[in-house]
Amino acid sequence: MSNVTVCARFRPRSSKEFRDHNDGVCVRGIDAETFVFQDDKEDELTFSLDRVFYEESPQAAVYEFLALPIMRDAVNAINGTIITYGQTGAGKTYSMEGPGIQDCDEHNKGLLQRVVDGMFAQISSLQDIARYTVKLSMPSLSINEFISNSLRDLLDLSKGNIQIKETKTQGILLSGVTEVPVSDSAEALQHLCTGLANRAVGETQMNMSSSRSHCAYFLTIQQDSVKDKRVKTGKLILVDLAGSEKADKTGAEGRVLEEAKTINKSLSALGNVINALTSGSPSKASHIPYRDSKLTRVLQDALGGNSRMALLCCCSPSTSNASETLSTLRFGMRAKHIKASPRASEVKFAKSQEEPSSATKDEKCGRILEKMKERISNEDIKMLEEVFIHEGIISSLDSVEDVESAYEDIVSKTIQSLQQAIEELQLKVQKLETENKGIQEQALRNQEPGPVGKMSRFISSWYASFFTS
Ligand SMILES: Nc1ncnc2c1ncn2[C@@H]1O[C@H](COP(=O)(O)OP(=O)(O)OP(=O)(O)O)[C@@H](O)[C@H]1O
Repeated sequence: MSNVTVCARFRPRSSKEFRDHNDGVCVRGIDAETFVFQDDKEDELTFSLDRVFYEESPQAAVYEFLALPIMRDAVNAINGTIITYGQTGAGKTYSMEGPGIQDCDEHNKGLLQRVVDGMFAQISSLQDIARYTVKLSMPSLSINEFISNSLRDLLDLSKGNIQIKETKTQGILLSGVTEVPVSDSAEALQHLCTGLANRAVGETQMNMSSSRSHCAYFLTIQQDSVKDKRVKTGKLILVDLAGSEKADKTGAEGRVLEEAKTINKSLSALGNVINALTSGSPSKASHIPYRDSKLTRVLQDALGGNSRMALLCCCSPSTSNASETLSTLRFGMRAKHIKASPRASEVKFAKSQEEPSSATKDEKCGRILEKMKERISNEDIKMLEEVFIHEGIISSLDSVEDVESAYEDIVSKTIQSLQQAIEELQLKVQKLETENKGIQEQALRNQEPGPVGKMSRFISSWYASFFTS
């Protein structure tokens, strides 16, 4: 099985699809993993994924296969990400939240409520082993021409634009995002409702309650071991992506059309990252364009990093949406080849036993970074910015925080490679010293005279003593 669990979910046909397209269906199920898809030209393609959920598949089945193992791991400090992807109106929000986050019965609950319920149930079964603290945050990448591509805080709308930072030890961080502590499912649900009420909603002809933003739910689960004060943290991210759509098909105009373009652009950036992660030889470190969009930057750790990932490809079964469904499925097939390396988070100790070494190393790097910043000239800065753009590290200089974090990224990588070069040089020096010693010893041995030499040395010393005496 791949590092990424990829499933497809076909929703029931909408009344519009029934009405307009004469019952046409582009998918025929074979079994729980395989189905046959009929494209626009009526060619048949067979797809095999980790699991396929057909229209009658209950929400519980999706949760149990796709999300439960990742939730369990997150409670054990292994980061996980669950993403719903697909065309607008394909069932992403239904899968994530059910028909409504608050007022839905047990049967209809989405992944979000089930993950929260399951997580608190697991935590309560582990009370004797560890004390758990759970925090929730809800950043939303709003696709709105007025708040252009900004990362908003759905739990505190007064926070304008959340900055994305990257640290060596914690990876991607959303600086200043509101993190509310939640102690049970009811409390978490209450905050989720507040956040979702703040989520931007636009309208298109395609789907009257289409969500025009990528929304992420971050659950940070910290465990303090009762026995030995060890602290471990797992991060669980659920992402409900905005839907891709063909503008001509939805009839979107003006602001909604601009939003659709921005959404498609950020989803293409996601596709480009996945393509870069899955193509080329693994030994050749290729450039992954995480910085091309805020979406890919926020998901950087989840994509090919230290995180387990599950992708739910939400699809319409209608022939009228066959081309969109095919592109969703192709995206899923591509994502299956991502190689992630999930591992448990680093263990830290509660303050009294904190290990000083790693903090000191980071502080040292920070000091070096500051010194380098002071010394760098304006001309060098301009040149670096040109290189950043040329190399695709940033797409424009408009985003100050992108440029800043590109500098930090590059400088910290440079420091790392310089440190590595120093270590390599030290090894070389050691080796040369050993070789040198060997050569000197050999030279000494070579100076040792043989029998003829000994005789001539004796004669010359005898001769000298004879004439001087
Ligand atoms: N598995 C399902 N069972 C029953 N109804 C579903 C299912 N999936 C989706 N629906 C219904 O289809 C409609 C569109 O679904 P949803 O809003 O989840 O789409 P979406 O992919 O989130 O769209 P957007 O990207 O535009 O937000 C909704 O009315 C939803 O209730």
